[in-house]
Amino acid sequence: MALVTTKEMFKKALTEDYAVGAFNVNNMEIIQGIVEAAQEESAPLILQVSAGARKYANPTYLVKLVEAAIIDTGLDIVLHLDHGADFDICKKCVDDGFTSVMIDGSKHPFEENIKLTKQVVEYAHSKGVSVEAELGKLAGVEDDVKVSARNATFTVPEEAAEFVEKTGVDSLAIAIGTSHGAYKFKGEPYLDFERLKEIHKLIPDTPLVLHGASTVLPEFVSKCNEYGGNIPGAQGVPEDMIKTATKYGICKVNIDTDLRLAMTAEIRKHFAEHPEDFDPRKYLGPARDAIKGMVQHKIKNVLNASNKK
Ligand SMILES: O=C(CO)COP(=O)(O)O
Ligand SMILES: O=C[C@H](O)COP(=O)(O)O
Ligand SMILES: [Zn+2]
Ligand SMILES: [Zn+2]
Repeated sequence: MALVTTKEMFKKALTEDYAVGAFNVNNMEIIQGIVEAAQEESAPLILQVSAGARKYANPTYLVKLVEAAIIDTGLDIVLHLDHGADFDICKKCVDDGFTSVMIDGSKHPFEENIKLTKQVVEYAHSKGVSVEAELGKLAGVEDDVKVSARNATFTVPEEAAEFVEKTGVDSLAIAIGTSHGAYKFKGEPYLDFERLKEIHKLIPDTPLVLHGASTVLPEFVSKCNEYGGNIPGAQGVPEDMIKTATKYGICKVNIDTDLRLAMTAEIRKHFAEHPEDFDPRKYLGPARDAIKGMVQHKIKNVLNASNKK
């Protein structure tokens, strides 16, 4: 049991066609819910921290909580920086004890993204830390737009191959139609699987990462709305599409929104049914269980990662 890099985890996931869940963490209850699920499922696990999470919780606390989770569960866990915007935040995380960092240079022109990613790879690898990079823009594109428009935002397979070759990055986040948050598609959900297959064909040994992979399960949106929420028209990536993606090189599936919805729905329900409660443990306990239930569902029914520890 230890904090580990993504290396061995991805190697196994790539050959056995399942994906490792990468769940965003912001506090103790979220971490506990996730690790309890991974422990029960004997699943590999990535806990990821965004810049916003660092600001909210203070990385010192988060690192210590994850270390405590490892001691408590005996799991191997990757502690990963989600969407590092520049070299400095990646370096800080490497120095803080993270075992994996993402440098997200996707908003920069191709050559600049390569240069920035290479700089992070050199530093991180010198300290034994894994690096994820991103190529392509994570914005939903309408079903009926022309291929030329998709090429402007989605990952171009030949560029992905050149990018990996030139940067030496360990894994690559790609854009095939997913986006962050609870409003991913206006009409029918669409992912560009032909593009994914082409990328995987050109770089078969590179673990690919799917961001914006929450499903936004209608049951949880309805539960939020039923108890006073106002989240109309939310829609995510159907679970079948996530399963398909794991067959074409997707080794890491990023999930945050589904945890937020599960937690919020449970807290809303609790407050609606128990207006007399004001002890945080009364609603954060059930919220932690809701996180656990969601993560267990993902590991077992969507990512096929049970017993892959
Ligand atoms: O990609 C993510 C974190 O990097 C999370 O995506 P969701 O918003 O779909 O959960
Ligand atoms: O990439 C987005 C993740 O859901 C993290 O979100 P955040 O930046 O609000 O912490
Ligand atoms: Zn990005
Ligand atoms: Zn993301």
